[in-house]
Amino acid sequence: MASHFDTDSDAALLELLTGPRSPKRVALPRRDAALDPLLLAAVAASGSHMTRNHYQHDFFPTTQPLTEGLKRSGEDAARQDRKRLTYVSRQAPRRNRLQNQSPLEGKENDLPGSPDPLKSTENLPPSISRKHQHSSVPPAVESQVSVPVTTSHSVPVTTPPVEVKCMARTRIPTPHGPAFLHLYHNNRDKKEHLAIVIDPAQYSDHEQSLAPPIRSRSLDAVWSEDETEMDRIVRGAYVGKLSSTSQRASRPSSHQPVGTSDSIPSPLVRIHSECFTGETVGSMRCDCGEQLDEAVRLISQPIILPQESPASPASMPGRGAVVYLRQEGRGIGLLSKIRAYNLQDLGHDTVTANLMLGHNADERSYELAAAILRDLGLGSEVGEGVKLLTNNPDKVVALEKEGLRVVERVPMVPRSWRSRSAARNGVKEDSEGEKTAGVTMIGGEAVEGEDLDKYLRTKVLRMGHMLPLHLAGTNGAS
Ligand SMILES: Nc1nc2c(ncn2[C@@H]2O[C@H](COP(=O)(O)OP(=O)(O)OP(=O)(O)O)[C@@H](O)[C@H]2O)c(=O)[nH]1
Repeated sequence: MASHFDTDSDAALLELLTGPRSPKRVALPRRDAALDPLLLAAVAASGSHMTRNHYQHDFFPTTQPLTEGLKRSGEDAARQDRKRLTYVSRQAPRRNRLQNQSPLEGKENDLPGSPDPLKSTENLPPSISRKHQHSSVPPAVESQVSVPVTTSHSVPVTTPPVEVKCMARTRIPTPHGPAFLHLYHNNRDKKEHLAIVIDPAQYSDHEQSLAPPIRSRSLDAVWSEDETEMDRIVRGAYVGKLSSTSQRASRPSSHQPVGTSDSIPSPLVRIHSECFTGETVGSMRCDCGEQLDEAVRLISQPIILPQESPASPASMPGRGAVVYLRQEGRGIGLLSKIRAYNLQDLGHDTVTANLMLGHNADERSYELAAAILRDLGLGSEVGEGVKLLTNNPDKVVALEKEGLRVVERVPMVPRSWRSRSAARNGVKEDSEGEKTAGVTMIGGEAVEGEDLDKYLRTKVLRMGHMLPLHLAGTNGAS
């Protein structure tokens, strides 16, 4: 059979179709942009929401290593100089940024008004190594960072007086007895802070209380002329126990704060800060879940009354409140707290871990707590003083600064310390009712663990918490 490729032209055509392409590629020198355009765009687009964790700190020196080709060319000494560029942050120090922050903005991790919530995935951890480990940046460079940022927040913001409003209230049965949960809005942040009010006398339609009911004035107020009785009841402005047969809306004037007779002990109050890990996950890195539970338990205990006459009652139902503030991680937010835990696993304590992340040891504030207590008629000039359940001296000082009357500080001894100390003294600890062993959450019992010991010890030794370490049973050597 005759070949179809017997002519030169056929062979040339075949070569054209199947042979190596021509013209042959000329290797062009690599275009190595001085700065990554994507990084540039990110920085240019950055607004007030950009944090130290974003690109700005990691911008210099260049993120791209100089290629061998570039080095060989030797054509551009200036490019080589990029290697020597020092670390320059475009952010003011954190304390300046916090001062200039609008009060309505939350913590930096909240990314307020961020057009893209997923931006938070770019919220990379700051380079710990730079500051605290094998630093490649000399400390002097770090002190250059105080370049003020020109943002809309540079204008000092005048903070309006704090205002809170109880938006809703409902009955919550707890292992320790009934409570009323109050949800508050405020003009300082966008968070829903809470108050757990324990006042079972109020819960009963019949019980005659010796002390004024603990009620929210903003909840009991009339919100609008159009408001119906049912509107009020649904938002929690009712008296007694709500049921299908009992529906009595409260009246605004009925519960102004009043003082009590000296024979009635002041109510117990705790200001508690949110701890997702301790209260929801049951983390044994801290005692927060236990403290919340213990506070509700202690407040719910019947109050023993001084026996003024044989006819006077020996006790009255426990009463008080836990103000639950959404200041996770002592105010640094859950994201930073999770990072702090990893630093703690590397051997740092809770205070140092916060500092390494650029936070203060404690970033909480208590104005909102004071406003909520005032709304509940607790601790204010005209109302009752409060007994504050805490080991933290800062809380007492902060509330007093807000004009609240703290008549006594009641310590919170960790359950594990109590049971250890009881065991040492050969005393059988009161089991405080049936509880599930091994959890730190609501209804839990004393738990022990190395992390918890370390945390409690740091609270005493580094944060000034007022607890005698010998109770830990380790002479502080845990
Ligand atoms: N940053 C950080 N926060 C933590 C850590 N462990 C617990 N927290 C937070 O600490 C807050 C509770 O504060 P504590 O210092 O335990 O106690 P306190 O409220 O100051 O003092 P007390 O009234 O005596 O309980 C909660 O917001 C927890 O989320 C931690 O390791 N790091």
